[in-house]
Amino acid sequence: MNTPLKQIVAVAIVDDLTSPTRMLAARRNRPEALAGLWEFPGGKVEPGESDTSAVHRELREELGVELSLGAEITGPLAQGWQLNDKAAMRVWFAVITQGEPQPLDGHDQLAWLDLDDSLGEAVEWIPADAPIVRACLNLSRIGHLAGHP
Ligand SMILES: Nc1nc2c([nH]c(=O)n2[C@H]2C[C@H](O)[C@@H](COP(=O)(O)OP(=O)(O)OP(=O)(O)O)O2)c(=O)[nH]1
Repeated sequence: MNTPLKQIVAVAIVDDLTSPTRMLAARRNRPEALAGLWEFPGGKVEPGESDTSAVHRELREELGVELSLGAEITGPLAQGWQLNDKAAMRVWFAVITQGEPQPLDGHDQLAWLDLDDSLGEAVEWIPADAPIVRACLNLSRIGHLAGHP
């Protein structure tokens, strides 16, 4: 029997949902296999928690910020983007409504990256994130970032 994919949720934090120019990436500090690679901050949905509650909780814990969510960066699955044989990730655009992002837990560095052709190469992304990074850039160009999850 197939094991269901674990649900991960994350955000592409941008400076502005209407006219985005930059996106916040976070460098993981664990586990060893992923340490040093960059990602969309987020994490696992806990049992009984909704996907959007989980993303707000994770960002409070990891970066110390409150968010307003914009449009979802929809992937090929209802569960979003398949990351590996165990997990899939839903990702939303978001803006910070409160707090200054800090690498409090799970990361050792944060960086605001330009939303242009350099995005995919600006940092070393987790390889599974490559199609999501491309989708972010494409959607930011056509301006589909606002809207409710
Ligand atoms: N948050 C996040 N996880 C990603 C991305 N790309 C990717 O393959 N992953 C993988 C790495 C992990 O195996 C899994 C997410 O788990 P996690 O370790 O961040 O979740 P968590 O914060 O709830 O975990 P924990 O350390 O508190 O146990 O998804 C990404 O862009 N963002």
